[in-house]
Amino acid sequence: MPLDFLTLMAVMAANLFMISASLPLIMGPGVSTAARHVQASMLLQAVAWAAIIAAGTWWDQALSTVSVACNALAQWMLYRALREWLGERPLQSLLLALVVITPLGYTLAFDHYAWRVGWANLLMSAILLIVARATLYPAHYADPRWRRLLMACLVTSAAFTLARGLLGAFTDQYPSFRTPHPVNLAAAVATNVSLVLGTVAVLVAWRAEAEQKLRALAMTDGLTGVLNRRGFNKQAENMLSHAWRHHLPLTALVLDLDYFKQINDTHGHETGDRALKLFARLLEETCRTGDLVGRLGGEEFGVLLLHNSAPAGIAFDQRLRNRLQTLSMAELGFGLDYSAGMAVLLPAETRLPDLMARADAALYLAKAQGRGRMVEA
Ligand SMILES: Nc1nc2c(ncn2[C@@H]2O[C@H](COP(=O)(O)OP(=O)(O)OP(=O)(O)O)[C@@H](O)[C@H]2O)c(=O)[nH]1
Repeated sequence: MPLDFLTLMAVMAANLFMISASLPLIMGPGVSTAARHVQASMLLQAVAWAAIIAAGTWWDQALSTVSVACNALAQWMLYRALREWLGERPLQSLLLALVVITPLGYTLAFDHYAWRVGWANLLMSAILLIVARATLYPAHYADPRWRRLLMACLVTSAAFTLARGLLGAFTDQYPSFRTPHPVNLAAAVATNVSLVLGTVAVLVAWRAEAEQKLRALAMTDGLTGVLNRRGFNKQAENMLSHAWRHHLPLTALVLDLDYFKQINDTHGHETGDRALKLFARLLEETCRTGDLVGRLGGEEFGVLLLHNSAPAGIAFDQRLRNRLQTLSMAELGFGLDYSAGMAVLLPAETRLPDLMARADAALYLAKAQGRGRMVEA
């Protein structure tokens, strides 16, 4: 079957424009920064291909340079999306420098065919390889399947771009980008396939991001932003196993605001909400990195202090109580107090509910003894 290179390129550009137009429609409004970067990347690629097709007819240098610039920028946008999805990515400064100097060098060397083809393609393949590298080693867990697929697409594109660069720079077997040279034809087919598979990969990445956000939302308390009971229990179980494995002390606190119904009745529900937010904020600020805070329900909160036993729990309670007294007066206009129960993990205690039940029973005692205090189980 004879393959016409220009037709393949035109199909590629048309596909890219269709994908660029449909991505915002599929993803809808209010999408993540990563998704916006992917949309921009697709549009830039579409412009790049349209410009290179048109360059054969008019303003060869200007349009070819626009094409190289858009292609490089498209990869930069994809890299930014990967950074959003996978955390800090390596070689960012090098990539940015390549994105700037690739079109610049291309246009400056435009009159020297071998130079411009060699420069643009060799540097573009380096850009593609840096973006491919950015799919590896995520800063936190990310599904390897879409990352592998995207990496394969980028490495394939990099290989063909490299071949073009080498042929153009060091041989005279590569007459022009638009001629039906076997490398051009193979590259056009491979790029079309990479486009389809790459789009699938970024759509899966975007869906994984949305799922991750939903999971986090399902574990978070909407009012205070700390973990809800479900999220707290899930992470607390992990902390308990960690403490057990490494023979580390662990202290649980259950804290409950005093006379909260009265606060709602006297100052209104909205002020009650502000009081809950203030308390949650102070709990987080009083904790250390690695400790756990959650809203267990209503005006009751849970705290797990990792690597700590009773003296740290008592110190935590004192710091929190002092800060709450000062800040509730300043921010709410009245003093807020709480009762707390504390339980230190026992050597034989393996279940989280047992630890929390002892802290809960101590809280009950603190309430019974007149509130505004902490009792140790
Ligand atoms: N503003 C607000 N109030 C809440 C929220 N969740 C639960 N409450 C209220 O918290 C109050 C809890 O009342 P109680 O269980 O009697 O506790 P209390 O008044 O603090 O009494 P003690 O705990 O015995 O000191 C109820 O009036 C609930 O309506 C919330 O998200 N916002």
